[in-house]
Amino acid sequence: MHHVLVTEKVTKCYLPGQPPAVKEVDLTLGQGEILSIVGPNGAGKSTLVQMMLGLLLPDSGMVRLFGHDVSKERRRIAHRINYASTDLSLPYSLTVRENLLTYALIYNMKNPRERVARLLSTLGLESFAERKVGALSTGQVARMGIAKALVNDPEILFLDEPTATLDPEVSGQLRHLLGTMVRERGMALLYTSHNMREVERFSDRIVLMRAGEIAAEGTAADLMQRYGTEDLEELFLLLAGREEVAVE
Ligand SMILES: Nc1ncnc2c1ncn2[C@@H]1O[C@H](COP(=O)(O)OP(=O)(O)OP(=O)(O)O)[C@@H](O)[C@H]1O
Repeated sequence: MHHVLVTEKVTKCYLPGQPPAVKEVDLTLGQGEILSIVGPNGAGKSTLVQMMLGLLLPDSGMVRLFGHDVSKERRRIAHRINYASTDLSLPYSLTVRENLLTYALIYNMKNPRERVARLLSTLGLESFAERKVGALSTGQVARMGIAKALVNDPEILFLDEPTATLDPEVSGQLRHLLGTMVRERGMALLYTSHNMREVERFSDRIVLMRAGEIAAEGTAADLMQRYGTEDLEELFLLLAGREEVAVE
């Protein structure tokens, strides 16, 4: 598999004297792969994603996107990736359509108006298109954030808890849409989630983090077999809660 993302022993410590938030993480993401990172609150998932995006510099180690060191060549690769998270703030006084159009123009996309119209339809946002982002519900803002993240047709899409605020129907539609983009365009998708049923069904591979390190990695079936659990939820509780379970 062609790896579009590789991390080599990335480490980040926010405060001197404190244990690192992320410690020597080695990870790969293949073209057309759906990888989910799970772990308890504070395990280091967001810190790792921020370093992958080049928004946070590692203390040591390296993140390569398409073979380039992201901390040195972020500008060169920025147009090939995109990101959405629950705490992303978007210009609140612009409408949904104006927001998306602004991003389409920033990314210098061809036919920006048509592109935005298509995204609005795909994400079920047409009826909110002329509404200001500040007047949307939490779930609608999340959909808008995902539309924004798709505006440049990214080769790697990072989604930090994409479905946390979505109702089950919209979550299902979003997974279907993302799955199609992965299959048809070979997009690589890396996402974090606390929804173990979603992770179990939707990911090609799962990385379970604990205290800044990778505690387990594999397909859902591999992991459940290895640890003798019935489902991923049980595995999560086993690995997240019990220090005596050895980190691989
Ligand atoms: N800006 C910061 N300054 C200091 N410490 C931080 C900062 N951001 C995160 N941390 C700490 O780093 C550790 C990892 O946090 P991080 O947000 O990466 O975890 P997470 O796995 O994404 O958690 P969650 O599931 O709650 O989103 C935590 O102990 C957190 O308190």
